[in-house]
This record gives sequence, C-alpha cells and structure tokens, in this order.
Amino acid sequence: MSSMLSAAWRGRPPIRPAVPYRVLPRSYRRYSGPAQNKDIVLRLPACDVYRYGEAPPKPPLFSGVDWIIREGEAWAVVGTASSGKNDLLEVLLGHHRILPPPPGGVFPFLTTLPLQKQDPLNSIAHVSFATRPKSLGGGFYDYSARYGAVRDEDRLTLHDSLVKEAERAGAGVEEEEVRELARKLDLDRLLKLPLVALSNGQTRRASVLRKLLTRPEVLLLDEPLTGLDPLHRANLLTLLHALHAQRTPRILLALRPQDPLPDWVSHVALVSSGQVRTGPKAEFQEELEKHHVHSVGRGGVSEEEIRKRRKEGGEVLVDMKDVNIAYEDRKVLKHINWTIRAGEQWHLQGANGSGKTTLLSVLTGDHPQSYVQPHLYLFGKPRRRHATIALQQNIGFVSPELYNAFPRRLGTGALSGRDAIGTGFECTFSYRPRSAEQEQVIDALVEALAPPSWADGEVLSRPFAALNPGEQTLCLLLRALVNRPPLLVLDEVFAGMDDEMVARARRFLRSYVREGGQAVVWVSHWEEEMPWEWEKGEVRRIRLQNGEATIS
Ligand SMILES: Nc1ncnc2c1ncn2[C@@H]1O[C@H](COP(=O)(O)OP(=O)(O)OP(=O)(O)O)[C@@H](O)[C@H]1O
Repeated sequence: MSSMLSAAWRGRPPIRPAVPYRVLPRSYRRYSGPAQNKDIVLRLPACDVYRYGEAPPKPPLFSGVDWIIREGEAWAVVGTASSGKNDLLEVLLGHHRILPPPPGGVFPFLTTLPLQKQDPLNSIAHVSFATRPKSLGGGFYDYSARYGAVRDEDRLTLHDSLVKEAERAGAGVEEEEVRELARKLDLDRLLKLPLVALSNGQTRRASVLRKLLTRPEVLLLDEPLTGLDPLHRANLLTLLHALHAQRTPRILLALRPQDPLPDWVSHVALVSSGQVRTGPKAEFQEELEKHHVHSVGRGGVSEEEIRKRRKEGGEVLVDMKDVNIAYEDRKVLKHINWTIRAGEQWHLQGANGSGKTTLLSVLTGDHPQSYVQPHLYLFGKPRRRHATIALQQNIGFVSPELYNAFPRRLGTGALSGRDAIGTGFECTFSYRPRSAEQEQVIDALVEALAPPSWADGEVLSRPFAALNPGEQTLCLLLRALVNRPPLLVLDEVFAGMDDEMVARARRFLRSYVREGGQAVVWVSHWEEEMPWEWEKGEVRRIRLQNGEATIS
C-alpha cells in the first residue's frame, strides 16, 4: 500500500491497490507537536486529494497540491465557480481525503495550542453564505413571508442568534464584544430585529459576525464581497485585515478571478481544472487582471448630454405614486414615485438595507402592503385587480432571495437544470410537463446564452441542486426569460458566475432587450457589470437613500 501511495503522491499513474483503502480519519486530525509547526498555518505537501470513499484509480479531485501558508502571510484562494475552488475549501474543512495525509495535519500550528483548540472542528470556521435555512430541506420556501407579519418561528433576533451560536461553539461572549463587532460591521442598529427582517447584505455581514464570535483560529470566507455595497465591501475588508494582523482569527479569503485582490493579500492559491497553483500575489496579477469585468461606459459625458441622448420609452408598464412601506414604526420606503415604460433600462441603486428588495417586492406584487398602496398600477391595472401568479407571468425575475429559496431536492422529485428553467413558463417552483414548442424556446435560449459545454444537454440533465452556483444562477436567468415577459427584474443576476458567463450574458441581454423592447430593472452593487451604458443614455437611475428615491 505504501508504494502505491507514494506513486500517487509523485504523480505517477496509480496502481489499483491489492486491498481496499481503509477509510482514513480526517487527515487533519493527525497531529504531531514539533516546535517548527508553530509558524506553519497550513500545509498540504505534495499530495493528491480524493473525494471521501474514492481512491486511485479514480481520478483525484486535485493532483500534486503543494501548498504552505506561513504565519503572517495573507492568502486568497481564487477560482471560478466551476474551477474546484469550493472543493479546495472542503479539503481544508476535512471533507476530502488527502493522500498521503500531511504529517502534523493540514493546520500544523494547531498542535501547539491548548488541547481544546487542537481539534480543527473547534478552530477552523467557514462562512459559506448559503442563507437557505437547513431545516427546510430541498423544498421551495416562501421568501416573501419576510414582508408580512413575522411568524412565531421567525422571531429569533439577530442578537440572540449570535449568542446562541457562540454558546453552541463553547465560546463565552461578552455583551460588549457583541456590540463592538456589530458596530464594526454596521449591524449594531439591527441587533434587535428578527433575523428574517435583515436584507441580503445585512444577512451576509451577520454571518461573518456570527462566526467571529465563535472565536476560531482560522476563518475561511467564501466570496464575502458578493451582495455587499461598495462602502460595506471596503469596511469588511478593513476589518478582516485588522483581524488577520492580530490572528483573531487568521483570514483565508476565497474570491472570484474577477474580484480585485485586497491590497493586504500577499499570496494567491489559483484553482483551475484540478490544479492548485500557489505563490506570491505578484506572480498572478497579470493573469487575474484579464478576468476583471470592465464597465462598458466611457465617462466624461455631462448629465445634460446623457439626458438628451435618451430615447423615449414606450407604454407605461409600472406606475407608482406615493408608495410607502413601514414595519410598525420603521419606515423603509417613503413617498416613492416611479414610472417604468417599455424599452427602458433602470439601475436601482442604494446601499445594503436601503429598501431595493422591498421596492421590487411591491412591483412584483409579493409584498402584502402592495395591495393597500393608493396608486400602484401594474401593466395598466391597479395591483389589487391582478392575481399574483398572473401578474408575475409578466415579470422575468431573478434575485438572491429567489436563488436561496428555489427547490434543491436531490433524488426522487429532483428538478433537473432543464426542469428548473421550464418552471418559468408558468412561474411555478415545481415540475410541469412542457410542450414541444416550449422545449424549442429553451433550446434557443440555451444556445444563445449558455456556455458551449451545455450544448449536448448533459449539464442540464443533472439535478439543479447538483449544478455549481454560477450554473444555477444561469438556469434562473434562463427561467426568467422563457416567457419573453415585458418586464425583467434582474437583481444580482451574475452572482456566482465566472467572467466568461458574465460576458456572454451581458452581450445577450443587450441584444435581447434591443430586439424585444422589454423594460429592465437592474440591481447590482457591481456597477461595472451593468450591460447598458449610462453615457449613451441607455440607463436611468433610481437611487434609494433613507427610504426616499432620487431619479436621474
Ligand atoms: N419585517 C421587518 N421589520 C423591520 N424591518 C424590516 C423588515 N423587513 C425588512 N426590514 C428592513 O428593511 C430594510 C430594507 O431591506 P431590503 O431587503 O429592501 O434592503 P436592500 O436595499 O434590498 O438591501 P441589500 O442590498 O442588502 O439586498 C432593511 O434595513 C431591513 O432590515
């Protein structure tokens, strides 16, 4: 067995073992305690990684990984959603099998800490930002419940959820510490709110705070910048830098290739096609710059000139006057007036928590308070004269809330990727048989918008839940388009996609809307990803701040 191991280790074709492998304990649980381990945070020396239960001759997930993180270095794991970046994080969490197992474990410095800290399960924390409640299994959940009266089971406040998780992890927390960290993450005003009331960006920052309070030694953060507005992105990176410098905890970021690397990151582990290349940041900078998404705008054009360049929109699709939304004494939207016409592209802007999702839920009829607005006309009729499902067939909708809530069953009752797209015809969340004509619509959209590797149908025949995050988002975008609805509401529609998918989708959306004359409401904190050019007068802006809207 040992000769076979070392053959695999040196990258030679592995020989089938005479005796099956015994299932090794999590490799990072093997400890030695030499003093030299103190300065080695992570070590994966010349090894191959297999899924648990798999071994040579199965192909490894990663071959020839050779990676050391020394104390004081700041690393980012960079890769697209399909690169295996998530698998590499899973390796660090002990979910895969490392051959040969690294002596001293994956995190050698842990062996030099007090006993209770030596177990990686207590010391290595991971924030994955999957906000889907685990208790819901694979079924769809009603994300619009958040807009109504808070149900008993959803009453848990942010503060209590933080304390509960810290206690579960055996970390005593001081009230002062909770407040101090909450303040640094701009969450202190929200501590008394029920968790369900938090916006997407607020929820993501709360996930970071929750893990920090468990006092890990190393914190892995998977794409922590997604869904955050520019100011909160900068604040979070500053906080993470300070924490990393004090090792409270050490931070390991996982980023997309198109994300700018924070200044304080010194090293990169670049993941692609089963390989992990590691080294100082400078070695990768040129390669990574090719992935950056650049704004199509040119700049330097006056607002007046931009307004002159604008074409008049067509018929009025949405007309709202004096829309107000409040939860008890908390006013989220104040006196909003907004008219959307066919053929217009709108960029809905505003910081995390400014009310963008709430405004969209009024427009899609999901918000219960949409029924009681004095002047809310959608597609020519007052909101209350629409059945919600019929109303939503006029709106192609993608959002982080929909992404989280979409059913993800595996096994019996699983939706395939193609089924997930097909649910868009009737705006449902469960399987519906499709006509031959509907199959053709899907084929045409897949051909125009999806990567060439989807052409043979194999990717879309897999369960939706088994696709990677970027592939799932693309399915939901295709789902939003199948009906050719007159209005598209696209909220963080590129989340999880790699830069090639983003480039293809931007090109496609431009021509799709030019030909079809749809109106679009675009929401993204990454302005450079916007497919339309502000300078050419193609986009209008509605900006929310303190509950009020400014239109330009
Ligand atoms: N049930 C509720 N009770 C009290 N406040 C609520 C409730 N639901 C939402 N809010 C508050 O409404 C505000 C607007 O939330 P919304 O989700 O619309 O923000 P957003 O602009 O979409 O943010 P993000 O960019 O983070 O997605 C938030 O501050 C949120 O805490």
